[in-house]
Amino acid sequence: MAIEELKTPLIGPVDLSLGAGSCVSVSGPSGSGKTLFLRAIADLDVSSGAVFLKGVAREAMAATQWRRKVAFIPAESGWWAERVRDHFEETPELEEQLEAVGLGGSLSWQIARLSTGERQRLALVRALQLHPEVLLLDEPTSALDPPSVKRVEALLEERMHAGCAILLVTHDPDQPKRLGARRFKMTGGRLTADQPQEVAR
Ligand SMILES: Nc1ncnc2c1ncn2[C@@H]1O[C@H](COP(=O)(O)OP(=O)(O)OP(=O)(O)O)[C@@H](O)[C@H]1O
Repeated sequence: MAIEELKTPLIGPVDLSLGAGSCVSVSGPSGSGKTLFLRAIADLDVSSGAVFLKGVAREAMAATQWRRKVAFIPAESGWWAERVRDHFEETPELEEQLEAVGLGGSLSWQIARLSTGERQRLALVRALQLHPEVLLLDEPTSALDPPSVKRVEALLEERMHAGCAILLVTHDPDQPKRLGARRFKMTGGRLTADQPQEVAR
């Protein structure tokens, strides 16, 4: 994915390229524009500039098609029916994916009883069912305990091996390294590279 001069009233202009199977992380203070940046890429808010997926401009496809290929997973996911299963297409691989995030057997559970961390993991599996080419993840592991973080990161790595590109907003300082991400930081709506300092010898 290539982002060129992406701009909204509160962020940018941002230029960024994200190769298939690669990960970019965005950190930065609360309120600096990280979520708005992901929303602008997903075309959920009005923006100027250009975004290309495999050379095809965002404007060349319908918004629904773009959001299928470039999936935004918000920090707080939306649910509209009573049971977990109502939100999923019951494909052969679904139970395997639920088990991968530690939620095997959860299809019959009531949405109202889910913990924040369970919702977070289910929202990720729900997005993966659409086989997106780019995942825009807003703090995907913020509510998870360490074993669940490990499971989710393993799932993300597996998706990257399959060619999915990941743009990840995180407050976890070690997560970018674990996922082999190129690090960026957002400050006041501006995105800059945030490479760790080399240790002086
Ligand atoms: N629809 C909106 N209209 C006007 N201002 C908004 C709107 N949505 C968000 N903002 C403001 O834009 C700024 C950036 O918000 P954003 O949600 O992108 O922050 P963030 O970097 O993701 O923060 P956090 O780490 O707390 O999630 C904030 O000051 C927020 O109040």
